[in-house]
Amino acid sequence: MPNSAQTQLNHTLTLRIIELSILTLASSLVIRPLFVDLSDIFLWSAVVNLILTSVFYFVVRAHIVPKWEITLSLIVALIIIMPTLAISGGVNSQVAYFLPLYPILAALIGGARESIAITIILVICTLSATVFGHLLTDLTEEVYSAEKSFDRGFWLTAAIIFSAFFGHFFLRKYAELTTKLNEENTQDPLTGLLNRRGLNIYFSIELKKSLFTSSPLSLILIDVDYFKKVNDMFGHDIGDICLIEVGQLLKRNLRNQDIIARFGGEEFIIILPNTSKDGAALIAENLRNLVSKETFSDFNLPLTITLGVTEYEKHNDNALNMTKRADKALYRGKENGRNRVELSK
Ligand SMILES: Nc1nc2c(ncn2[C@@H]2O[C@H](COP(=O)(O)OP(=O)(O)OP(=O)(O)O)[C@@H](O)[C@H]2O)c(=O)[nH]1
Repeated sequence: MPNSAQTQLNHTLTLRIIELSILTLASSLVIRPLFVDLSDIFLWSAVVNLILTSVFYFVVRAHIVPKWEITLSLIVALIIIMPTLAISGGVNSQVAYFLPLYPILAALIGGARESIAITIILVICTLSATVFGHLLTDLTEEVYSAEKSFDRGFWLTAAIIFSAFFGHFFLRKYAELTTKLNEENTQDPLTGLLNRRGLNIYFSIELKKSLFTSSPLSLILIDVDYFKKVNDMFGHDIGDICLIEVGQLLKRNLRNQDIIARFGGEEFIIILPNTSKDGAALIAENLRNLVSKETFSDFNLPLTITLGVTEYEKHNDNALNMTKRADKALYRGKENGRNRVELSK
């Protein structure tokens, strides 16, 4: 997922979590006094928490701390829960049941770092509440034996750690899945090269880099000559093999930084970072020469390519204009007899 989409999703999830906290606090403030006789400090702490959470909600909504909003929202949630826990029986409190949810929530809306940080904080708090439980003021006036408190503390810690592992496992699966999806979305299934979608992603990155660093950037558009004849005479399957082999030959003879994609049909496109039009013309000539000397498929078919070359003009230029210029040059190459390199005007 692109960064901006991930940021937007995280922001939305953070807002939903805070809304849920506000709803839970508000409803417990109204409902609990109907069933339990709570002391004033309990009610006041809930009111203060509700006000704090609402203020925080508007801070997040207004994007005031976009970089830290996830971490802050989790910390605020913990700050709200911890005092409630401390005055309602520590690890024996019903509020404690919510704690194991936090490492998963942190992994979902933040990532591995947030989840680990929250897990460490929670484990320290839970262990402290277990060991020093007898020092806590329990305003619900329930009585818990030390044995029961240790028992609960143990299981609570185990549940928090289990939840952290689950969050980690979820993140790994999510990363694997998104990588696979990205590959499937950006790869041409026949040649294994980038497809148009993949090309667009890398092309726009290279255009920005070139603008920022003032380094030249060139583009080569390539079309296999008389390819229809290959299909007509040897069949589509052999045509496919020829396309795969031409793609591999081109790719093998480029630098690591160069980007090659299947532009569609029997057309390929190459983006050459840090390369002027003259440099790109030399590369194009070398590729033309290599293809013309090679034979393709089990039928050892000779093939040639025609190439159109252009350079990024920086001002008032873009990917579409560059492709159009290269296409015009390519068309001239076809008109002038094919198996040629033509530069854009
Ligand atoms: N086997 C195979 N053929 C394809 C594929 N995509 C496009 N083609 C074929 O590529 C051929 C392109 O033909 P034309 O556009 O007429 O061009 P050409 O025969 O290469 O002639 P010039 O480009 O003018 O040199 C068509 O026969 C398409 O069917 C593919 O994925 N596999």
